[in-house]
Amino acid sequence: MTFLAIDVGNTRLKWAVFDQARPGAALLEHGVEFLDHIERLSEGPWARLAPPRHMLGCVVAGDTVRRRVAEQMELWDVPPRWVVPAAEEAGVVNGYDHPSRLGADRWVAMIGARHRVLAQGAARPLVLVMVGTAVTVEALDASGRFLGGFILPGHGIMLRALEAGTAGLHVPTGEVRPFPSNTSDALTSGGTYAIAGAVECMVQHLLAHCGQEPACIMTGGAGWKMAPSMTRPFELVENLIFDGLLEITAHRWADAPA
Ligand SMILES: Nc1ncnc2c1ncn2[C@@H]1O[C@H](COP(=O)(O)OP(=O)(O)O)[C@@H](O)[C@H]1O
Ligand SMILES: CC(C)(COP(=O)(O)O)[C@@H](O)C(=O)NCCC(=O)O
Ligand SMILES: [K+]
Repeated sequence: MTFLAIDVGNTRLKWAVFDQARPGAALLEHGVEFLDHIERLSEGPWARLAPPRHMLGCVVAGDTVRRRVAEQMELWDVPPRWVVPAAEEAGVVNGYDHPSRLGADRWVAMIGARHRVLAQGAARPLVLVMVGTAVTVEALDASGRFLGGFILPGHGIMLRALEAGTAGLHVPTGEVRPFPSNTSDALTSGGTYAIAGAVECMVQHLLAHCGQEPACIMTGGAGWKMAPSMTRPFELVENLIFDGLLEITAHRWADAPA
């Protein structure tokens, strides 16, 4: 019984095959494609896979991309299934004004992170940072309620916006420095500390709201770039979205009538 998990962000599609659809399942195969290269999947890495029995994914890249992924899956009989954020799932309560308008990747990552915290010990509040094309900073209380979150531009978008809006900021990537003394370092440091500062604000908000030290978890393709510049320790977790997709599937099956 193999399970295919897919995470389609605004820059890259990440996929993984597990031996089972439950937390802790063994990772058998995985890969990444930039969205421009989705059409390579069915004749490339997916061609040599044993047909997966089940699939669950999350997609925030729009309907056209979603259809292009579904086309690649026609290789197998397994129907594409995509997470739609609900009011509650797998023990997490969605505090968004309109739950289904929350990004599916944010919702799935929160579910993965919440169960990771529970597996580590007593229930605690949680700040979850996801550094991808955009950056999201989520807050959950100790009961597993998603209180709300920030959306910020990612590094790439910040730099492109500054380049497009000014005459004098066309420079190569620099280093993160406490006191940047050239344009490249000033831009790279500004973007990095904008994200780190926003995250620190959310930690303060959550501390004030819950009165308890939160667990701090970071994920996403560019998480490793942010990790050294955070104001407090963050656990850097790869594949949090896959963990969330496994949790959701396991909970849905456990809840389904026999
Ligand atoms: N090897 C890499 N290839 C592509 N992007 C990378 C790489 N390493 C880090 N990144 C960064 O990660 C981001 C993509 O992360 P990812 O989590 O896949 O984003 P998304 O989910 O929005 O598609 C890029 O914007 C880039 O800044
Ligand atoms: C915030 C996002 C753009 C993040 O996308 P990503 O960086 O993962 O590609 C995505 O989660 C999204 O489109 N969200 C919908 C709006 C919302 O969450 O409120
Ligand atoms: K993402």
